[in-house]
Amino acid sequence: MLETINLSKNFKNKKAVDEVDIYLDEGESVGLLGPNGAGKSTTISMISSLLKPTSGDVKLDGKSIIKDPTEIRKILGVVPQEIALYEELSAYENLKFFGEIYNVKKDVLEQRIQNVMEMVGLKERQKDLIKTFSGGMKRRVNIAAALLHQPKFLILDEPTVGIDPQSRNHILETIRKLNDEQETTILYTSHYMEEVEQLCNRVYIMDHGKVIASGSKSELLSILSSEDTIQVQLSEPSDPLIEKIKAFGSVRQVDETNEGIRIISKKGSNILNALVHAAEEEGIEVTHYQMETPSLEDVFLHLTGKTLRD
Ligand SMILES: Nc1ncnc2c1ncn2[C@@H]1O[C@H](COP(=O)(O)OP(=O)(O)OP(=O)(O)O)[C@@H](O)[C@H]1O
Repeated sequence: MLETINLSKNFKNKKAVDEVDIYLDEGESVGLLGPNGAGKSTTISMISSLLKPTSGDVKLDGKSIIKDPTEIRKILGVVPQEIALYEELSAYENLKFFGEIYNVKKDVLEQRIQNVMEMVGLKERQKDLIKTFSGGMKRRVNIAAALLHQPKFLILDEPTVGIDPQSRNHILETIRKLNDEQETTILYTSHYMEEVEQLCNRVYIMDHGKVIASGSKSELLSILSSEDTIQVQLSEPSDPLIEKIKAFGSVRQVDETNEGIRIISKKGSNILNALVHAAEEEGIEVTHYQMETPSLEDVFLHLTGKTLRD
């Protein structure tokens, strides 16, 4: 349905998006995951035809939308990071305004407003002014506004950042239903690995403007199939001990965590004895030791050397 080909955007000398190739089949729910500044929003802006690429192309059903964005605009709904609502108007009045902007026909607009407010769970609050809503509720109205023209393709840019758990659950449930029941194609960007794991059947991981890995959850996890992740608690933190562990032949990475240290080592390399011995030499006790089942967060750490929220 949609594909980007060598899509790139430079801001002065900075490559914000660097030869990105992604595709979405109709009805798919695809995650775009990456830390701050990875290039997710810039990629989305080019797909939505809000920003012109420096080079490369975006094609909808084989036709470039860079040259002619008419078709994508008809089927696309975008939920931006920033809330774009009028504080002094009610939720209903905001939706009426946006419906008119999106050219939703007058005779169906009223029913659509009721449908989308129901979907985001705020039908009862529609007559209240936006300024009386919590941040999470505003985001839900923002999503409702993007759904008024019944888009077949919905792009959401980090829709759950900084909101209460109730609104977050509501948003995730709304997106899941749109994808499952109405077969809306979804492109979802997030810092939150667990949301993407929950909602998306495929994931692209971006860092420094590039796609560094892509695939289903199991495909991405298989990147780590040659490694063991070990969580270790110590009686006290110790930089010299970390340096010693890093020098073990089979150890690929050592990171400090809230609980102690996390060691990534070659699969099957039993480092426990060497670890306890090295700790003893530093006068430190290994108080707990556990093998971890890898998560997508570990894949990200493995690929980039940092956590998603660094
Ligand atoms: N209009 C602009 N002018 C100059 N630089 C920009 C502009 N927009 C984005 N950038 C830079 O391009 C890079 C990618 O930014 P982008 O917003 O696409 O990342 P992101 O992955 O969406 O990050 P976030 O999660 O913080 O939104 C960043 O280094 C950013 O500072």
